[in-house]
Amino acid sequence: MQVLDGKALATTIKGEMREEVDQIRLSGGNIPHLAAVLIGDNPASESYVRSKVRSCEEVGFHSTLIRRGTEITQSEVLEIVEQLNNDPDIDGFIVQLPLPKHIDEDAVNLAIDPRKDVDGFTPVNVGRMTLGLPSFLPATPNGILTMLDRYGIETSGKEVVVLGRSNIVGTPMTILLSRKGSPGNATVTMCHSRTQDLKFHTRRADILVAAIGIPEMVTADMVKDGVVIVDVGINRVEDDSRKRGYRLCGDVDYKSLESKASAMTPVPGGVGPMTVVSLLMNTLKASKRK
Ligand SMILES: Nc1nc2c(c(=O)[nH]1)N[C@@H](CN(C=O)c1ccc(C(=O)N[C@@H](CCC(=O)O)C(=O)O)cc1)CN2
Repeated sequence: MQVLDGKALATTIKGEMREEVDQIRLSGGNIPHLAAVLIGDNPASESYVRSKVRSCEEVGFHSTLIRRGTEITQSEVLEIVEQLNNDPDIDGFIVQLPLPKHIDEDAVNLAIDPRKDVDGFTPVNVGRMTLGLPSFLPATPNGILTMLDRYGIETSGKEVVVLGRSNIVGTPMTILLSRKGSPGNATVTMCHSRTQDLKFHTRRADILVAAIGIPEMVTADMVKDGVVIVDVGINRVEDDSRKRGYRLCGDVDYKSLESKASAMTPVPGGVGPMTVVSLLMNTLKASKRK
């Protein structure tokens, strides 16, 4: 089985980006500047945002972290978004999700200027993506496309099953893999919590993308021999034997699938690092607008 090593690939791509940024600097061009808004104290979000800021440093981007406590109000969040929309030094920004329960995520998303929406979550970018127009693609699906492309995994004419219908992974993944292009041209089935006879669908998959957030839900009996598995899940499962009190696992039972899959992403070190690299790619693109 081939391990689709997102961590190694992300390091390679960051090296390529570093060279491009060095060239931009030498020619006196605009150095990309990403801002990240982190609200509250969700430990996973803190770690993801740290990783985004660190990755900016690695490739030579400028970055700004805006941190606020859970007590922030809706209008204060919208004010931060407005400031970032109007700040000429910022090429693109993200608001880390999930937001605390009292903040309306949709209202925040709608307030983001699509030209700075390097997460690709605003209606303008989602609409443009759906129509096949130039846009910022959402980071996780785009990271998966980059990974399939760089590992030479053919998607054209393949049966792809996407588990999950979230706005940030399942839905855009389904759209992107079924569109004309490469990677793309696949026959895509989207499954979710109301899908009947899930196994019927998953056993037909040449490529299975698992993004349901249920630890190790996909087991060997659910797939056919030679399947390519992309595991988007990053679940923290309590484990007292670990120093930090939990272990990370995906939506796929990696051990039981190792002997059945032809290729699979690990967790950690698979899709996660590619998500961060895609965000950097979008930020570079946004900075070229100037
Ligand atoms: N505004 C956004 N919020 C969220 C997004 C997003 O794309 N934009 N996606 C996810 C979280 N996410 C990025 O923000 C993300 C998830 C995982 C990783 C990652 O590198 N994971 C590591 C493991 C890290 C760990 O130890 O926990 C891995 O898989 O190797 C990066 C980014 C939800 N919110």
